[in-house]
Amino acid sequence: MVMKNVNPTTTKSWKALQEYFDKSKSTLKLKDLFKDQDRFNKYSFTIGGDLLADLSKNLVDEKVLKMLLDLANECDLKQDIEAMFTGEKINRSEDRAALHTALRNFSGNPVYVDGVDVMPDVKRVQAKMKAFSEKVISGEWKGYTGKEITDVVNIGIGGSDLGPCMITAALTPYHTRLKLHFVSNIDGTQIVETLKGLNPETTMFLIASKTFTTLETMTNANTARDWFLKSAGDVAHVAKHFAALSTNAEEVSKFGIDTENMFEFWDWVGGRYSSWSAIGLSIALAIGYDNFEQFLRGGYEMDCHFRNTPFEKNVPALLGLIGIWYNNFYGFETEAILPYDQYMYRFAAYFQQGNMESNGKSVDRDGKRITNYQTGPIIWGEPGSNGQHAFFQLLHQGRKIVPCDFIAPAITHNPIGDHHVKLLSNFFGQTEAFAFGKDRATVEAELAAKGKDLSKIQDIIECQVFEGNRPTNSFLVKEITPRTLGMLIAMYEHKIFTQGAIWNICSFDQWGVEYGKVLAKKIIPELQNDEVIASHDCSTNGLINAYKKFKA
Ligand SMILES: O=P(O)(O)OC[C@H]1O[C@@H](O)[C@@H](O)[C@@H](O)[C@@H]1O
Repeated sequence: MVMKNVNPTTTKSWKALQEYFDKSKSTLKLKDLFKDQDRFNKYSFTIGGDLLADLSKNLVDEKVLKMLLDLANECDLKQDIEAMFTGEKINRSEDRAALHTALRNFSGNPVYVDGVDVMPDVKRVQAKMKAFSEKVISGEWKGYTGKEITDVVNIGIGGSDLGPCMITAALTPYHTRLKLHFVSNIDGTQIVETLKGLNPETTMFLIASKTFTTLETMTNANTARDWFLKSAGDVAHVAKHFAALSTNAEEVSKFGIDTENMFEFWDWVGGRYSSWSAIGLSIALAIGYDNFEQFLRGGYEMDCHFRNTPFEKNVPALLGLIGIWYNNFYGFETEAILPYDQYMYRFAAYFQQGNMESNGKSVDRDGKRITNYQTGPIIWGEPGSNGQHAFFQLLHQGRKIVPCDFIAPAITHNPIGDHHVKLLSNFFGQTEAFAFGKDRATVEAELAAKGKDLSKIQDIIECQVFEGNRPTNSFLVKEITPRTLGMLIAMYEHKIFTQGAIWNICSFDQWGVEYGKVLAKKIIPELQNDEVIASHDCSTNGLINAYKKFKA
């Protein structure tokens, strides 16, 4: 398949969108759009019975939607989607396919990379994960003194940490008897604090690293092994307490982990898309393999929706396109993800990497520097209702507009008192306020009803006005289960894919991060001698030399 690699700004639809934006930016009002009583029905979609995506509170009318859909067609989004699902090497700068969808492919159909079906390997590793996790959970797997494993420490960073950590927390109600811990930071504090409460006889370490060379992970892994061997003594015991999740068998055996205990994945799984692979072993141990499979099935359901649904009803595609409308025409720079579910407290952090590492690029797929349009947004967020008492002030009344995604389950795992009703009433109330605000007449009427003399508080009245017209997406799931969480994650992955395709960038490499890895390695030896350093700019030299003085 020959990809078209279209610069989106050269398309007719982009130009039409720009013209329409210039003409209607001040007149496109949610208040007016909602005069259409059918708007909710037109712009909300239910997927798999349990996930309702309401996109109606967006600054999009039928004309905008039509132009965005034209843009998708002009940029050949459909062809790009097929290229991803069929294993083409769409990650051109690394000459790799991006096939996380194969990890959750339950169609029974083969998926080829370089003419070889990857599905037998995928199924083989999944069977190994199932057998292993069942043994550890049941207690059949014993530590070096014959005791059951009670605690599992996942050591990884970035894509080898954020997903497993977020998903494991989000699915806490499904936990087995095992207690999961996550260590990512090279700051020794994290591993020291984690190991404090653990017993080497009953602790298992999963060393999660695609490359098995990442500085943070290897440093933490070595510290964990030293800690373990201090008690266990014999290196032969490592086999019972260390497993590796990686693509790099050579480095795994150099570290001393038996390849029998290695759960492999492949270069066509991107780090930030790897929770679906062997990197998900911590998830399988946390929730049991059958639940992990439900999680994969949820991802597969979303894949089918994305691949087979016309764009006008295709939720990830629409989310991506509407995001482009905001990012490239309105100039909104950030997006907030706000899960109204405490277990999902790491969800925004997870998609901060998912989105920003994927689409934070300024070179297009032809290797040309992008100069005339924006690419990936800044992603941030916190769970509701906490965020309301922290940063919602700016979201409601600041001069910046931040499109927000609200996510909540209809059914809570913790039905205590009226907490959930109150939580959801905040969700619904906030999205309503963002869209429709509160006008001056309403504020005045409210104050007058309280007996206030309006003539004396003219200066205060305006402070209580909410302009509204601030866009949100609402995602209501029946319940957060392994399956619905899988659906939600895959939905965001495909939104990111849609945007990368239209921006004509490669969403699957991360050269910006690679550079940081090299920089730190160069400086380490300079910190380990007593010489005055002069090899950098004066600020970096100054900092390094001040550090040396402080610690002397
Ligand atoms: O899984 P490993 O290879 O240790 O990489 C961990 C992380 O490293 C970062 O620098 C990024 O490249 C991430 O995408 C990756 O997930």
